[in-house]
Formats: sequence, structure tokens, C-alpha cells
Amino acid sequence: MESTKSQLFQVFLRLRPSSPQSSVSETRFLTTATGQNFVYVTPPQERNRFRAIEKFGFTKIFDELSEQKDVFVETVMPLLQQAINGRDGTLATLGVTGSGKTHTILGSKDQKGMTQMALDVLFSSIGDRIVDYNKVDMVASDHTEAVLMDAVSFHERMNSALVKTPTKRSKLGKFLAHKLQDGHASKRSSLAHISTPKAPDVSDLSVGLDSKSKYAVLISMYELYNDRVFDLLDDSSINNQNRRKALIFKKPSTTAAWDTSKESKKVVSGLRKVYVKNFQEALQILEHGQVSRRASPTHSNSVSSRSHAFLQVEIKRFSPRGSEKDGASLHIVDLAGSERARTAKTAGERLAEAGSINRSLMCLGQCLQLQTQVSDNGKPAVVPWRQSKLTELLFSNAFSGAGGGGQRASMIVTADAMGDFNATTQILRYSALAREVTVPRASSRHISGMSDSSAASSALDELAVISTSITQEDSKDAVIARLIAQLEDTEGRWRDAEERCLTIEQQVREEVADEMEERLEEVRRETLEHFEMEEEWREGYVDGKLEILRKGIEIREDTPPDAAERIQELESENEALRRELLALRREALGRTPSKGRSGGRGFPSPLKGMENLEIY
Ligand SMILES: Nc1ncnc2c1ncn2[C@@H]1O[C@H](COP(=O)(O)OP(=O)(O)OP(=O)(O)O)[C@@H](O)[C@H]1O
Repeated sequence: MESTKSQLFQVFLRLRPSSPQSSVSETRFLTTATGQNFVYVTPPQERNRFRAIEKFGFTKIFDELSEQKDVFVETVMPLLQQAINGRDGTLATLGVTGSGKTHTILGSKDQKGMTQMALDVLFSSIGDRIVDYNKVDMVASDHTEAVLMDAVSFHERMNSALVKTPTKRSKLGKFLAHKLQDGHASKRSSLAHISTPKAPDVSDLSVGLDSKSKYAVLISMYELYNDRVFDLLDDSSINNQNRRKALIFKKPSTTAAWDTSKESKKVVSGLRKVYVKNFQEALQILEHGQVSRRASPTHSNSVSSRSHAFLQVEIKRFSPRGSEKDGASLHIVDLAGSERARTAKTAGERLAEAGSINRSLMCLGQCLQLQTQVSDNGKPAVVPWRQSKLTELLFSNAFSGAGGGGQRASMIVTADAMGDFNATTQILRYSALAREVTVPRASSRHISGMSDSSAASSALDELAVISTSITQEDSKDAVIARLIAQLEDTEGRWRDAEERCLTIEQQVREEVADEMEERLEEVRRETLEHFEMEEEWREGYVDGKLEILRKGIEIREDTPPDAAERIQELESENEALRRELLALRREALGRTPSKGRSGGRGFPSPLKGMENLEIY
């Protein structure tokens, strides 16, 4: 597994101690190997389904037994030294909600977090070489873009703001008490007496300083909530978060004389910067900032951070005469946890917050993925850090080349090996510096006599056992030799099983196809029968209709006259003719001349001989 050396973020993985009470998975799905910088993710077994085993590479992995100090030495110390040397640095934590980001950054009531340790080491290293706030002149940019004050006047303002509104303060008290349950903050609202855990002891650690310089430390805190930047040290809104004024992230109108970079750093404009001269003062500021931060109980975490919190520790270097030489910042960022709405059971405002958090983290994920990639032309891939406010705040100064040629950063990815499998894997996928996927295979020797699903489960079990056993071995060479042998054996068995699976798959496909064909034939037959029956019925129906019609026509037809009627008809016709003939005869007889009148030559009557004619 190769990773790009030029990446901006070094990525560390920290596993938190998990327990069935605090975790959501029934089994461990993350496995580490002693001394190795990769973690195996073994998916939960599902019936009849092979899921790939993934291997993720990180700069370093801190297992469950790692102490806060172990993490600090590896991740924060180099960044602190870098800031002292005039180069910006960022430390951020990333992880699923409840995976231990805040615990890592801010600690608990028994343990200091990375922040407290960084401030402790910084102030103990600077010692009496801290400059007097009243005797130095901070650079112009601090005056135009920030509100500067020293710790004493800041406390006075804060305490008077708390005293002014007692009803609201009780709300704040509740919040503080709530935080205290999880060891996040002191219960006291009077910030003069902050109790800080003594452990771990970091008095043996120090950073190298320039022997000819004096130093000033300015602390500012802000949060990114619903994509807007809010000052966490603004006393005017401490009792009413809804009245808070969002700040803008922009290029300063004036820059320090020593800042020769072409593109000057972007700053959160209007931010309060508090000058602190020792560790105790710094802790008090930190406490104030934490109180103002958005945190709400979700189903996944009783004190869940609902915003991305930024702590900026600005270290300025001064000449012995008090003129500013240069400066750089260490940013410590506690990112809000990604969560699934269904798991966290969030709704309304919390759901909107979750949406904004998840969107910004998705964009951060893209940037992290791309920082290790090289584009087709061989140049580093373009990192789309302008896509969200979070990535802009995290990356813009890194890409602007300011602060001594850009920044270097460390990301601590926190994970619970028995936490939310899908959400954790998702984060590992985009944050890891390298990734390998192994498709599981099984052997016929191994699975003979077993059902296919049980063979697959058993093979997965075996792989999990192998992975777990790695951590228990002492000798590195023995582990490697044993692993190679086991790997080859397992690989062979997986391959056989895979072939068998393919054969079974083929058989199943054929069976399904045959069955399908049979069923189609049956359906075709049934349809045909149905058509025939319907046709028969239609024919019968049509015949019946025709019969009814025919009968209807017959009924309406006139009956032919019978013979008697005809005879009677003819007789009456005959009678009429006879009467006519008789009338004609009489007429003819009436007109015929007598013999004498015709002169003896008269014509014979045409009716002669007909006088006695009977007419019937
Ligand atoms: N390494 C650890 N050792 C001991 N306890 C831990 C560790 N990591 C986390 N915890 C405990 O687990 C709980 C949840 O941790 P934490 O609040 O730090 O989670 P988170 O990732 O910051 O969650 P969110 O994103 O919701 O704010 C706390 O009670 C914390 O003390």
C-alpha cells in the first residue's frame, strides 16, 4: 500500500476502548496488527453474501491501549514546533459521533486533552520569555481585523456578562453541569478557579525556541455552526446564542510587514484575540469558549458537539526590543461527528444541524481523498477546498502559501471498533492514506460436507481469527512466516470455494431459467384454453341471437291467404264481372235496331245467341 508523500494531512487512526454498553455493534469489526500502520475492516457476516474485507493504511495507528500522551507526542508536538518556527499547523479530529474526538482534543475530568497538553508544553517552554502585552505593539492586521484584549480584561467582561443575567446563567449552569458529567468542563462559572487534570504529566516535553526572541501567545476560539462562523469568546452573546453575529472569513485589509507571501492568509474578521501569559490563563479562556459552543444530546452521544470548533493559538515572535518579527498559528479543530439521522434519532433543528455537518464532512472527505491522488498529467489532483466553509477554513491557508510556505496538518481519525460499522467504514474510506480490498475466497476441501453459506461464514471466521491472532504474536518474523503460510493456504481454499460458488450459481441460473420456461408454457396453454372457451361461448351466443332474430321476423310476417279465402275472393270478382257483363248486354240489346228499320239489310246483332248465356 503506497501513499503519496506530499500529502497535506498526516492521518492517524485512534481506536477508542469499546464496550458492549457504549458500542452499537455486537462484534469487533476493526482489527489492527502490532507495529503495522493498517487496520482490517471485517464486515458483519450476512447469510449467503460475501463482503469484501478492506485494509486501510494510516500514518500511524493508536490502538485502544494508547494514552493521551502517546497521541500528543506523535501528532501535536511536531505541529507545535512548526508553529514556533513560523509555520502554521492544524490538528483536527474526525470520526463518527461518540468515537472520541472531543475526548482526544479536550480530554476528560481525569485526563488532559491534546489542547491542554499543547498549551502546557508551550507555556512551560516559553517560561519568562513571554512579552508584556502593554509593552509591545501587535501588527496592524491584528488591530484592523481582530478585537485584541488581555486575559484579565476578558475575564472581567465575561464575568460581568454572566452576573448581569442570572436567569440565563442558570441555563448555563445546567449546561456546564451536563458537560461535567462527561468530564468536558468545570462546573464553576467563576472562571478564576479552573480545576485541570494533572495527568498526563508533560513536564518532560518542550519545544525549541529561538534564543534571541521573546514570544506572545494570543488565543481565539470560533465555531462553524450551520455553515456560519461565530466567535466563541464574544461576551455580548454568551447568554443568548440566537443573537450572535456571524463573522466573515476574508483577506485582511492590512498585513504584517514580515508577511511577504504573495497571497496573504485569510482571517476570520472581527474575532476576539486574547493575550495570555501563562497556562492557567489559557485554560480559563478555553473554558469560556467551550461553554459557548453548541452541544446537544443526541441518541448517539449524550453531549454531542453540533458544530466544528476551532481553537487558534497564535504564537508571535518579538525582538528583544519589542518589535514583531513573525508569527504562525496552531489550529486545533474538534470537528462535529458525522451521524446517520436514523441512528442518532435526530429531528427538527438537530436534523438540520446534522445535514450541515454531514455535508461539510463529505466535502472534507473529498478533499482528503484528493490530496493523496495524482491527476492524469502527473500533477497533484486539484483539491476542491472552496466547496464548503469548513474546508475553506481548514485548507485555504495551506494552499495560499502563507505562514512560511503553507501549513502542515495532522488529522486524528477516531473510531470505535464496535461502533457503527457503516458510518465508521465510510470515514475510513475517505480519510485513509491507502486502501486495499480483498474479495473473500473459500476452498472445496474446507467446505466439503458444509452448506455453502456456512462454508463462507466459517471461512470469514477463520480470517477474523487470523487477523486477531496477529496482535498476540511477539516475534515479527514468526508472525510474517506464519501469516504467509496461512495466507497461501487460505487463498487456495477461497479460490476453490469461489469456483464451487460459480458452479452453483450456474446451476441455480439454469434451474431458474427452466422453471421460468415451464411456467411460461403453462401460462401460454392456459391463455389458449381460455381463448378457445371464449370463442365457443361467443359462437353459441351469436347463434342464439340469430335464432331469436329469425323467430322475431317470422312472427312479424303476414300469413299467406288460404284457398277458401282465395276462392271467395275470386267469386266476388266473378260476381262483379258478371254484373258488369249483364249491364253491358242490357245496354247492347237496348241499342240494337229492329229488322224493319234496317231495310232488310241490317247487321246481325253481336249479342245474338247470347241472350241466354249464363254467366257464372
Ligand atoms: N480513548 C478514550 N478513552 C476513554 N474514554 C473515551 C475515549 N474516547 C471516547 N471516550 C468516551 O466516550 C464518550 C464519547 O466521546 P466523545 O464525546 O469524545 O465523542 P465525540 O466523537 O466527540 O462525539 P460527538 O461528535 O458527538 O461530539 C465520552 O464519554 C468519552 O469520555
